[in-house]
Amino acid sequence: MDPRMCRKISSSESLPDAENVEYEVSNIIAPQESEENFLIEGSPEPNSVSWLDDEQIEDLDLNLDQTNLFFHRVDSADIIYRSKKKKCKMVGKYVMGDVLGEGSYGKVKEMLDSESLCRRAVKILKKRKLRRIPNGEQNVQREIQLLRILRHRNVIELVDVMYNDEKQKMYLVMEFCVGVLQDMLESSPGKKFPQRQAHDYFTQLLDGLEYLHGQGVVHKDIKPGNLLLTLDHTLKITDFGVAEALDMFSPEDTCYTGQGSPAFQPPEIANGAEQFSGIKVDIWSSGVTLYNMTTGRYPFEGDNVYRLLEAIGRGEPAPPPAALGPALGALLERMLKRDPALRPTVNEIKRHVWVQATPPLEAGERLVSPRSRRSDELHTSTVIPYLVERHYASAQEYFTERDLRHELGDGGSRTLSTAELSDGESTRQKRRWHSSCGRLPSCRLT
Ligand SMILES: Nc1ncnc2c1ncn2[C@@H]1O[C@H](COP(=O)(O)OP(=O)(O)OP(=O)(O)O)[C@@H](O)[C@H]1O
Repeated sequence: MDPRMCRKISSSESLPDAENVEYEVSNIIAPQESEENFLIEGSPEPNSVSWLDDEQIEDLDLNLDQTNLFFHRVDSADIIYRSKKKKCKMVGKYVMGDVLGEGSYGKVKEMLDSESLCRRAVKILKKRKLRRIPNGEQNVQREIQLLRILRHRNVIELVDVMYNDEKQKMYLVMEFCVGVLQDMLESSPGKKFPQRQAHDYFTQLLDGLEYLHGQGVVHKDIKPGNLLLTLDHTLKITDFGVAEALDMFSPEDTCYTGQGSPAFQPPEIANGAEQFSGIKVDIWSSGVTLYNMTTGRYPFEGDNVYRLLEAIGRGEPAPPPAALGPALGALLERMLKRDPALRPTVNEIKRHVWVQATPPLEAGERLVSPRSRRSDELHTSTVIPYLVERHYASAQEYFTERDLRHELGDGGSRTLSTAELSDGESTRQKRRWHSSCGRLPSCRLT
């Protein structure tokens, strides 16, 4: 086979915005003998049109890890992008919506509980993928165990756990949130929040942490990327993959493993200490989070992860900018003490003067609003188009008054009486009702 006709896919490559488009590949240049190299399972003849459905696109990331797979070279002119048809899919009692985000463990999608009509988010985990992540299955089991017992306004709620043995998938149903602090910071001027807003989030983080520490749980990966916001700006601590339940019978909070994000790790972990105080790790990471939210910077920076950890392990943090004011500066310095024993507890932080007084919103400052991945300011549910597809599958269901006149047989020339119109309306209602029960009566297309 001519090697110029295909290209190897590396695992870092991905299809453009695979969530919202279907790919129609026409005029595939492929010699007959290479049919087995077609990535699209069940693809018919070369030179035919192939469609990737949801499942196939999802499976692509699995296949990408297999080194011998090839895509046939396709000219971009031969690829037609078109909006993907929303095909309604149910998992248990939940109606699936669009992808909200993706972490290293899997995709997170929006869903609607068809019984309570509550909006939910579901983390979809594939067993095959988990096995390839170091401690993957173990971390997920730990997260489930912890979240099942934790209940606090500022801790994400695990609502349901479902398994599909056939597909080897696990579904973690959680409270729905509209934004991630990290995304909000990235889109805000100077990549920081006004102190007033940072104060609001930080005090909620303290409430959540106080609860966790009181329950003997240390999170060990506090960072803006793990702090979500609900529509009413309630902060939720999420991602308990590396969290740890402390030994209830031990007076100490000793931990032995730290697997959090490097920029938020304290010196004791950066220096490879074999054991350390778990609670003081959370204090340090919360200090870095506050530093980041109010300055747009990090107390330690490095070109790569090794330099970064070296800087954290050896140096002193960059002093907080004077513009932050003495109160916040002093709080940050205390939280970022190299010696864990000198870092304050959550309770002490709560009594700090900066935490006690809400900073004003300065002239020219604007609050940053939660931003969904789709930049939809109204945070419209992505489940709706799927429901429309299911219940109003064809445009023929949407009648205008003019359509109604035609329907009633006068060709639209005569003005209808109110009684006739309301009769027509009730016919239309019946049709909608029928179709919402999944029995679409035959309708005349106008
Ligand atoms: N409860 C939720 N409500 C709404 N969106 C969510 C929710 N949980 C996660 N997301 C979205 O899904 C994305 C991925 O979340 P997830 O927790 O799987 O990974 P992560 O923490 O971003 O990354 P990693 O697991 O690699 O550390 C988040 O960045 C966020 O955009």
